[in-house]
Amino acid sequence: MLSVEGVSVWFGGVKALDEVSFEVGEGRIQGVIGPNGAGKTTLFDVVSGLCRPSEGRVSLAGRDLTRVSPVQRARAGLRRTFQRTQVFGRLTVADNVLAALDWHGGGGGLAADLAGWPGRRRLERERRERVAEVLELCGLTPLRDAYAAALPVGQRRLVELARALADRPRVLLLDEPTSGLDADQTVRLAAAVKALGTTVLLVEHDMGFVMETCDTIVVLDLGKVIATGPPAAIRQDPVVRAAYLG
Ligand SMILES: Nc1ncnc2c1ncn2[C@@H]1O[C@H](COP(=O)(O)OP(=O)(O)OP(=O)(O)O)[C@@H](O)[C@H]1O
Repeated sequence: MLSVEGVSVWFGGVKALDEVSFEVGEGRIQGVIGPNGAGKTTLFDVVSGLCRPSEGRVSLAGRDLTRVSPVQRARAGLRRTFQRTQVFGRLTVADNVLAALDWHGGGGGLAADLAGWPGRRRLERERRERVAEVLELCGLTPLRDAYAAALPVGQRRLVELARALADRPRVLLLDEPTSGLDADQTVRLAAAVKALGTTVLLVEHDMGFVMETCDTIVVLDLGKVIATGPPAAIRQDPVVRAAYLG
């Protein structure tokens, strides 16, 4: 589904990524871990389109996205959350999700609005149903009418996840999703991510979360992939242990 092939990134004399390759299968959750400076953020920036690689390519379901802008990547179904939550504080939780749904318009202009054209009403109903579904998935139904600004960071992060999910992305990129969360919220988030059924690539420092949530893990060190595999194998890999212990 998501494929990264031979990606290298140079920053001046620093090779931040060195021929990184991996594939995330449809519906799979893949984690990216590695010590500080390993290249995780750079990799995320390459996949989401904020950084153009010096070499290599990124493709989604066979379509080459390497030279495609972040906005076009989002249209192609690649959605990203950021370490700093980006929600609308003055909107309720439900309206935050509603605002994230792609509004293609109902056709017919103002006259149709006034007449409540049936097609438009149907679209509106579908949008509201989707909001309810996504809120339920993220455990936000009890908070649907709360203003996002009033929520603690953990819940805001769930709102951000709900917004990213709203129009059914093909691939979700989660950048440090547990940062600022307490232990209970982290467990809640792990359950929500696993329940999605969406292809996910996530960068995360919390090893417990990564081991619990991911189907496969890619380990980076000094810009290179030093291991790829399921959590149990990664946990025991001597090369990975050596990289972390320095
Ligand atoms: N804009 C930049 N200009 C120059 N060097 C950079 C730039 N961004 C990152 N680097 C360097 O590239 C390497 C990889 O950095 P990156 O931030 O991707 O690592 P990381 O794994 O995300 O680290 P951390 O866990 O600390 O966030 C580091 O050596 C870093 O100093």
